[in-house]
Parts: sequence; C-alpha cells; structure tokens
Amino acid sequence: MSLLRVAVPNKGALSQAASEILREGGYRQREDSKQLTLVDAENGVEFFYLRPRDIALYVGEGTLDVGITGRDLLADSGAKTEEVRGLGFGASTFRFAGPAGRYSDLSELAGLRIATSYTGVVEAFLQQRGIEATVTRLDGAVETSIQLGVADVIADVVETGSTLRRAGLETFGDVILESEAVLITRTGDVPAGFAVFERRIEGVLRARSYVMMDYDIPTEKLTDAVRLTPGFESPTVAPLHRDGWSAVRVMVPRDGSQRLMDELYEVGARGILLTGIHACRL
Ligand SMILES: Nc1ncnc2c1ncn2[C@@H]1O[C@H](COP(=O)(O)OP(=O)(O)OP(=O)(O)O)[C@@H](O)[C@H]1O
Ligand SMILES: O=P(O)(O)OC[C@H]1O[C@H](OP(=O)(O)OP(=O)(O)O)[C@H](O)[C@@H]1O
Ligand SMILES: [Mg+2]
Repeated sequence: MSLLRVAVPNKGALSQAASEILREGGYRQREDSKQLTLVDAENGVEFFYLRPRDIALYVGEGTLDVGITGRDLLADSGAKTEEVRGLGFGASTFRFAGPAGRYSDLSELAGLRIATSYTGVVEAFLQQRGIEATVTRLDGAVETSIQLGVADVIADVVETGSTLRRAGLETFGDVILESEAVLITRTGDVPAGFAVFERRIEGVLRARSYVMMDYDIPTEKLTDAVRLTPGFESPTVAPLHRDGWSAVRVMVPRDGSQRLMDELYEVGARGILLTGIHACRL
C-alpha cells in the first residue's frame, strides 16, 4: 500500500504546533529538529519536514499529497491547492505598516516603496484596489527596511504587534488577510488515505475544543436541561436508580462550559461533571 505523503513545517512559527496536532492524532513525529523525513508505516503516512513557504508548491505540483502551511503563504504562492480546513493555530493578520502617525489610509500608498516577504499577496491586493506602488521583496526582518531607507512602508505578518512597536511603526488601512495554519491538498485531488488522516485531525481539533459533561437532573426538568446542552446528535439520557431522576452525558464546547454548569445548576441539575476528551471521531 502506498503511503500518504504529508508536508509539515520544519521551522518557524507553525512548526511545533503542527507536529503536536499530528502527534495527538496518533502519528509518529520526529524527535530531532534536523530530521527531514519520517516514515510512520503503521499509520500509512510519510512525513516531509519542509519550509512552510515551499509546502504549497510541493502540494500544488502533486509531489506531496497533503500539507500544513499558513493561509498567507498559500495565497502568496499562487499554487493550485485547496484549503481543506483551518487548524486553529498560527493565527496572524497581514497588514501594511509605516512610521507611527505618518499614514492613515490605503490611498496614500500610491507611488510609495513597499517592502515585504509576500510580494504575491501585496501585488494582488494593490492590483485589486487599483493602486500603483513599487513592491520590493525581502526575506525577513522587513520592519528595519524603513529605517534603512529601502522602503516607505512595509506589509508583513502581525501577531502581537510588538515587533512593529519596537521598530516605531504602526499598522494602517484594512487588514490585507487573516491567516492561520491550514490543511491543504492539490486542487481537485483527494489522495488515497486522506479521509482517515483528515478524520484524525478533525478528532484532535474537536477534542481540544469540546469537553464531556455529565449531570443528574429531575426528569421533569430534562427538556429544559437538554435545551441548554443539545450535543452533536443528541445527549445520552439514562434513568437514575433514584426515582424521577435522569443522568445525562453530552459533549459541550469548552468555551463557556463553566457558565453552562451554572445555568444547569439553576435548572436543577446536580452532580455536574466536566472531563476532557482525549481523542474522538464524530
Ligand atoms: N508571530 C509570527 N511570526 C511569524 N509568522 C507567524 C507568526 N504567527 C503566525 N505566523 C505564521 O507562520 C507562517 C510563517 O512561517 P515562517 O516559517 O516564515 O515562520 P517564521 O516564524 O517567520 O520563521 P522564520 O522567520 O524562522 O523563517 C505564516 O503563515 C505566518 O502567518
Ligand atoms: O506581531 P509580532 O508578535 O511581533 O510577530 C510578527 C513578527 O514575527 C515575524 O517575524 P520573524 O520572527 O518570523 O522574523 P522574520 O521577519 O525574519 O521572518 C513577522 O515577520 C513579524 O516580524
Ligand atoms: Mg519569519
């Protein structure tokens, strides 16, 4: 049986979290950050540790079946790939920035020199808005290019904004693009073995964002309680040995689960328990 070939970021902001999600999905991951490939024959997958910027290219060409990369890098590459789903980590925005207080509107970009590592994204954005400006590609540390007189403004990844602040810069204009880590495949291609891989990743994401809730409730209040906790399909309800009471077991979103416990208590639920989900298939 042929192995599913999966590209994983080898360095940078996405690398650790990408390996973690795969490990939680039951896949073997490298122990040594210099290791470039790893075969997990038991699970039918071979991992290739590559620069996230190159991953869209390999997947677009069909050399590799699946990849984890950033939505912004994917957009910049112009590769023929499809975003299967967001992965809930590596969130960032892509913004224009200039010296603090200097610019406030995108219309001011006309005629300026813009430095960026994402020329594909910036040129497409400018074209779409009908703005003419000079775009210069730099590999990194683009914030410094203004101070060095190479550019008037930059377009770069902003996460906390602290790199910009330290360089005396601030963002202006609309967000160019919102990014996060994404799972990609080649456009129009569903590789063999991908369904299982995707289900495992999906299971990890669900297990991270949901918790299991158990509670006991007077049966006459069951309808009210189930309205608060509808679950995915429907909650499991079992009779308690004590007459007139039921036991409920249901998955609920982790966010807001404490408030939900308060509300259930108000409705009459008792013995309310929250437990983490280690893994799941839905
Ligand atoms: N704080 C961050 N800094 C840089 N990239 C981030 C950050 N948060 C998320 N990302 C995402 O990580 C991807 C960039 O990958 P890249 O390998 O260039 O990471 P990097 O941290 O810039 O690594 P390096 O600078 O060592 O090459 C993009 O998709 C970007 O949106
Ligand atoms: O908003 P922040 O939380 O400060 O993060 C954003 C900064 O992090 C990245 O740089 P990186 O460290 O990857 O260096 P690079 O520019 O050399 O890629 C990015 O290019 C920004 O400079
Ligand atoms: Mg970087």
